[in-house]
Amino acid sequence: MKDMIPVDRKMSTMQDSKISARGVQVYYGETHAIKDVSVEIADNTVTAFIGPSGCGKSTFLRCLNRMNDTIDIARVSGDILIDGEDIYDPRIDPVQLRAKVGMVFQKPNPFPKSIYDNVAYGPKIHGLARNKADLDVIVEKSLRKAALWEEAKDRLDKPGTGLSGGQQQRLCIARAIATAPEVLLMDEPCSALDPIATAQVEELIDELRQSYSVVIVTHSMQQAARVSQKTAFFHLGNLVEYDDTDKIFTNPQDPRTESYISGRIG
Ligand SMILES: Nc1ncnc2c1ncn2[C@@H]1O[C@H](COP(=O)(O)OP(=O)(O)OP(=O)(O)O)[C@@H](O)[C@H]1O
Repeated sequence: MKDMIPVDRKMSTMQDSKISARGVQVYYGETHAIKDVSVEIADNTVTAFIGPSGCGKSTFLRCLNRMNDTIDIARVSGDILIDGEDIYDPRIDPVQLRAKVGMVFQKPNPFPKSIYDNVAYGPKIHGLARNKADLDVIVEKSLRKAALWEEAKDRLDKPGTGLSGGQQQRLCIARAIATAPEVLLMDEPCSALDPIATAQVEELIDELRQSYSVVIVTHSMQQAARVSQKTAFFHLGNLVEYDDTDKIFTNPQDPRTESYISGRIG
């Protein structure tokens, strides 16, 4: 069937962006944290957000699954479309949206439940499993995708909080992918991990790209260079430059990007 798609259609499908942000502004009270940001984020790609502390990386990331809705003083305007659908449309249920746009945080934050229940919780509340057998399949698949199955399969009924930091972060990744998301947002997912656990999570991020659009905030330029294909450099709430990661790190066009990657600002 694939071969019957005309070549020009294939091209346009490949170039289509998963997330399209246009003229996004975010204010926290009087603080203008994101200033007129427009960006197209591709599917099956890891996109890194980099920039000095306070430049708005996390704020913009949180716009992509409406996590800023949970902050009283935050006001978001502009358009954000995922697969062409406006995620700020009043008819969109933010809880459903967050199942489709999963998030992994800086500090591993497993629920105080068993490893099994951490992963099964999302599919249960979103009605993705008809019975226990379905749920078992989802839990195993998610833990396998998160490269945690071998380490966890004999202790599924043990608390998630009893795992090591790196294992806990992979459990949080398994929990995020258990609801069959299409986009995975990661806010400095390795900052609390040691170098070995960091390497494991980075390897995993590269694999996750096969199935998802992954957006990662990182303070580490080395990490951005290792894991991402696209990089967005933010500065003082502006998206200064967005390009192929190789280009950002070897031939940036804006002097601010150049200063940041050479360590002169930040
Ligand atoms: N909940 C909040 N309430 C008020 N102001 C906030 C809030 N979160 C962020 N800000 C402000 O918005 C701006 C952008 O912050 P944000 O955390 O998005 O930056 P960042 O680039 O992710 O920083 P870091 O790298 O230090 O995590 C900063 O001026 C920050 O003080």
